[in-house]
Amino acid sequence: MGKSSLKETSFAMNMNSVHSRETVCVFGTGDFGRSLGNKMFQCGYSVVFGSRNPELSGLHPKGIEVLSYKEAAQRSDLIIIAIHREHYNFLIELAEELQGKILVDISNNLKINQYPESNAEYLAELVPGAKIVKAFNTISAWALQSGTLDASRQAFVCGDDKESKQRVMDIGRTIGLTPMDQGSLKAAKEIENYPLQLFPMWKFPLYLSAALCVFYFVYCLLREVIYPYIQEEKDNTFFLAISIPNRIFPGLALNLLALVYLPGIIAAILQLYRGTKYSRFPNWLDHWMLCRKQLGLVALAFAFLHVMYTLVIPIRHYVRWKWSSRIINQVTAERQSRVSECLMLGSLK
Ligand SMILES: NC(=O)C1=CN([C@@H]2O[C@H](COP(=O)(O)OP(=O)(O)OC[C@H]3O[C@@H](n4cnc5c(N)ncnc54)[C@H](OP(=O)(O)O)[C@@H]3O)[C@@H](O)[C@H]2O)C=CC1
Ligand SMILES: [Fe+3]
Repeated sequence: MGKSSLKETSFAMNMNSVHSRETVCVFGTGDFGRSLGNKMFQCGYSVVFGSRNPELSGLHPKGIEVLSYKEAAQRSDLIIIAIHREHYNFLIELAEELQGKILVDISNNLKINQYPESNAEYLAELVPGAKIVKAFNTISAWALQSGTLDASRQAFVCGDDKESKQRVMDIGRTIGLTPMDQGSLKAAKEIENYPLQLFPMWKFPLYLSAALCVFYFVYCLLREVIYPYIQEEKDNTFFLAISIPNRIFPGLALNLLALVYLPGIIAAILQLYRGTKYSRFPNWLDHWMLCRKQLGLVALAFAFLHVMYTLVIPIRHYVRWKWSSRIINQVTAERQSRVSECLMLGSLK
């Protein structure tokens, strides 16, 4: 190891020990406040909780203090507000204690765009003298408690004061998260909507495949059912159940597969055209690239359906063959019995 890297390591360790002595205050001893506070305590921070009933909130590891909100606020210049937005009002009374402090808003809402302004901006309005940072709202209390942060390490952070944001991001890194700077406090609304968006990357692939499915179905319906009926009065409606879907599915699977590869090619052409691979793609291409896995999975689902339908078709043919051979057998048996009857009658005469 070189001298410079040794220096860097010892610098990092010094920084760590600085963080480990830092006192962080957490307002609210609910699920999230408790989980985050305990996690920070495990990672070496000194943690003080603010609570309405400090004497009632037990079950904290030794070394963690639970005080009234006012007392706790005086113990640290960084306060994590682990309280629902609806109960923020009492913070107005603490404006003096919170003056110039970093307030970390971690709250979520129950609905997308539930309020006109984000919770973080609302907090900034209530406590104008504080520096507000939005962070950690996409991390669940359960993940913090159980340590299963693998799937959700990303912690989106935003705020107007760079230094405050940096301190919050340092805390995130120390407790094992991957902080992602999302810019100013204006980004808070978007960050607050993240946990409420169900399968955001699935919307486009599902809508697209539904639209393609309807398009192909109408096309096959016109070509194979309606047109023969008008021209020759042929009734092909039985195609609707198996034949037409089985023609649509492989086509759809191939089209979707093409859509998985196409954005990569467009992106490569764009990079060649721009002469650099370090500029941002247009939003539509970015979104399309991010949906490739989902598009591929939908394509796979259609290919699977095609396999299932293809397996069903021989069974259908077999049933038809079995019925017709039974009828033929019956007819020949009947004819033979008639012939033998006639022969009998002839011999009697
Ligand atoms: N639970 C989770 O997984 C996540 C939660 N969040 C956010 O964290 C915040 C807290 O959530 P969570 O810990 O689950 O909620 P809880 O209901 O478990 O805790 C909320 C805490 O707020 C405090 N509080 C202060 N004033 C009031 C009041 N007037 N009425 C009721 N409680 C009050 C209470 O602490 P005390 O009794 O000590 O005063 C209470 O324990 C919310 O904004 C939520 O959106 C964000 C990400 C994940
Ligand atoms: Fe096929």
